[in-house]
Amino acid sequence: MSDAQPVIACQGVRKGFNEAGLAVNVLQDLDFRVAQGEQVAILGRSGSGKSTLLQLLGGLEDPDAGTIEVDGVALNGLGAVGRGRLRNRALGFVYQFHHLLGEFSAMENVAMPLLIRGLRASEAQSQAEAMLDQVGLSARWAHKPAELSGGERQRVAIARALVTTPRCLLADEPTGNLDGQTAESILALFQSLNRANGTSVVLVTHDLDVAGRMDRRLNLSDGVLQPL
Ligand SMILES: Nc1ncnc2c1ncn2[C@@H]1O[C@H](COP(=O)(O)OP(=O)(O)OP(=O)(O)O)[C@@H](O)[C@H]1O
Repeated sequence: MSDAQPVIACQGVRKGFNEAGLAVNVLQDLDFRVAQGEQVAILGRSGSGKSTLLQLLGGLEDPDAGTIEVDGVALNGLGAVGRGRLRNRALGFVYQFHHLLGEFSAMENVAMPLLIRGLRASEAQSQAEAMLDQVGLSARWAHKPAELSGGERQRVAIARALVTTPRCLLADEPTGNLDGQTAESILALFQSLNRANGTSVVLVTHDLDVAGRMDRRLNLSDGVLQPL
């Protein structure tokens, strides 16, 4: 596996923000590779830059310096349309604040990336329903996000991220809002998709037990990732 092309490859990535005239360097010359099929936990204190790193890996923000490749494609050279295509083809994204579309049902939210891929509506719907079933929400498919609990919304976001069978799942605290049993079933789902399809996982978490389920644990501190 180590010889295969990594699904994520970052080199010399730097990212900072300017707040009220104050420069904050969040990531500094960061090198990071994720092999196909590898599951990696990112830990680190609040404000250390974990969400920023995921945003960069998903091409939602640009680094100030360095290169990021996803599934062998350099993000630097891609515009918004190309990045959208690459995300749809290769990545599943679970954001901290879900970003579900409020006017659509749970099923429609999950079916959306499949419709963008060009699947027929009936096929997208049946795959979305099967994925909602896998996250324990088969009875909630017709509900809109505002009619769901926080943990249910989180599971809809997870179903949306997984429905395309991504090469890599990027997940920001995906089990943060869930009770122990539901969290366990979501982690088991990640692991079964990992075994069945070789889906890589990059998971940001504060939970050492969750991190312990991954192949590798990295701590983000002072802008660099170090093995734990
Ligand atoms: N768009 C932005 N503009 C200005 N500063 C930002 C922006 N995004 C992030 N930051 C700053 O970058 C730092 C890292 O934020 P980030 O959200 O990546 O941390 P985190 O490790 O994910 O934190 P948490 O564990 O609390 O979610 C913080 O100091 C934050 O204030």
